[in-house]
Amino acid sequence: MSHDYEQVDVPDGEKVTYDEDAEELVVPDNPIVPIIYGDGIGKDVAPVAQKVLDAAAEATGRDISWMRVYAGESARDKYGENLPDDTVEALREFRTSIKGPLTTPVGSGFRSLNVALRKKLDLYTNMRPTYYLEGVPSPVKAPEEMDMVNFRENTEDVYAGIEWEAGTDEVEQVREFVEDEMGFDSTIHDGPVGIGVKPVTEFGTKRLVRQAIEYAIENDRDSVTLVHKGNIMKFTEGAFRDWGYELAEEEFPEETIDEDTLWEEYDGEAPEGKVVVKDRIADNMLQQLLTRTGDYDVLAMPNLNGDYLSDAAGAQIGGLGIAPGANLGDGRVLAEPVHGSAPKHAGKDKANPSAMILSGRILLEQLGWDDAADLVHDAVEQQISSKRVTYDLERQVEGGEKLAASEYAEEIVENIHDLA
Ligand SMILES: NC(=O)C1=CN([C@@H]2O[C@H](COP(=O)(O)OP(=O)(O)OC[C@H]3O[C@@H](n4cnc5c(N)ncnc54)[C@H](OP(=O)(O)O)[C@@H]3O)[C@@H](O)[C@H]2O)C=CC1
Ligand SMILES: O=C(O)CCC(=O)C(=O)O
Ligand SMILES: [Mg+2]
Repeated sequence: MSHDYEQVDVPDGEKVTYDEDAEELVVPDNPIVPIIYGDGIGKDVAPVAQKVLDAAAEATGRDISWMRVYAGESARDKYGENLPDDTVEALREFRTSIKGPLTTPVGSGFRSLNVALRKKLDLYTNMRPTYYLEGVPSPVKAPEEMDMVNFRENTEDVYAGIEWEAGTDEVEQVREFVEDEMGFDSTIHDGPVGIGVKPVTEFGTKRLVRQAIEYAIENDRDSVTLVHKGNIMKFTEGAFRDWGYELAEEEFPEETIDEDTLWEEYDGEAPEGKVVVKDRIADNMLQQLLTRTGDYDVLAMPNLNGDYLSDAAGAQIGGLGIAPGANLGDGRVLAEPVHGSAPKHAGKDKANPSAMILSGRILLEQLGWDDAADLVHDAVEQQISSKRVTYDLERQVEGGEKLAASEYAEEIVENIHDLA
C-alpha cells in the first residue's frame, strides 16, 4: 500500500517493482525515482547531475520521473525534522533512488542520517567501484591499473551507534560490567572514558560476502579479497574473515578457490572461470592499494575498513569529486557519491558533480539501462579528456580550464547528445 505523502507530490510515472522469485527489479520506461539533493555541495552537484541523467535517459528512449524528497537541512526547514517519513517511505516504495551527501556533526548532535537510511531500508551493501577514466589526473604513476569494486558492509560494525559518553552513569555501568564481570580488570585507564561496541554478525558478514562473490562471478572478475584487522580484533574482524571463507566454501564451491589452493595446485594461475577468494589485513591492504594496485579486483570488508578504503582508493583516480557508489539491498538501490557535503565549497557552483553523475550511472545500470549508463560514462570521460573541468581536476591538470559545476555538467549533456 502506498504511503500517504504529507508534503511531497508523487509525479506521473510508474513504479519500479521487484520480482522476488527472479530476484530482479521490474523497470518501466518512465520510473518514479526519488532524489535527495542533500546538504552542502549536494545542492550544487545533485540538480546538475539530474540533468545529465535525464539526457542519457531521453537519448535512449526513456524518461525518469523525479520525485524530490528531503533529508538533513532541507528537511529541517520543510518538516522540522532530519529524516521525515515521507522520505524514508518514498525510498522504500519506489525502490531505486539517488542522494547527495548529508552532513553529520562531529562529537555531539544527531547521528548520521546516511547510516540511518542504510539501516532503515536494510541497504546492507555499500558498493563503491573505483576505476580509471582516460585523462584523469592522479598522484600515482599507473592509475590505469585501478579497477576495483569495494563491497562495504553497511549496517553494523562501529556504525551500529552503540556507544556511551564519558562522564555518564551508563558508561560507568559498562566499565564496571567489563572490568568486574567480564574479567578485563586494569584494562581501561582510570578517569573519563568513552566506550563503544563493535558488533559483527555471521548474518551481516555472509550476506555482504555473498553479494561480493555473486558480483565477481557475474562480472567475470578474478578475485574477491576479504579486508579485515583480524589479527587484533579476533572475534569481530577475524570472524568476518572466517565467515567470509566459510560462505565461499558453502555456497560457491564450484565457482571459487582459495589462495592456498591457487598456489599449491595451479601455480598461481587461476583456472578459467574460478574466482580466487583471498584475504588481507587492512593496514597492509591500504599500502597494497598503492603498490600492487593491479592485484586486486573485488574487495569485501566490514563497515569502517570500507569507509577508509573507499576514500583512499578514490584519491588514486582523480579524487572524491569523481568517486561514485550505491547502497544495495534486496530489490532496493540508493545511489550516492563517496564524498561528503564538503561545507567549505558549498553553494559556490564549483564542486565536481562527476561523483554524483557516476553514482547515477550505477543507478541506470541497476535499472538495466546499460546503454544509458555507458553514455554517461563515455560523456564524463570525454569531458575530462577535454581538460575543461571543475576546480579539483583543473588544479592538477596541465593546461586545464576551470569550469563551474553547472557549466561542466552542461558540456557533459552536450557530449551525450553528440555520442547518442
Ligand atoms: N555519504 C555521505 O553523505 C557522506 C557524508 N559525509 C559528511 O560530510 C561532511 C563533510 O565531511 P568531510 O570529512 O569534509 O569530507 P568531504 O568528502 O565532504 O570533503 C573532503 C574534501 O574532499 C574534496 N571533495 C569532496 N567532494 C568533492 C567534490 N564533489 N568535488 C571536489 N572536491 C570534493 C574537497 O577537497 P579540497 O577542499 O581539497 O578541494 C573536500 O574538502 C561531514 O559532516 C561528514 O560526516 C562524509 C562522507 C560521506
Ligand atoms: O554519514 C556520514 O556522515 C559519513 C559517512 C561516510 O563517510 C561514508 O558513507 O563514506
Ligand atoms: Mg566515508
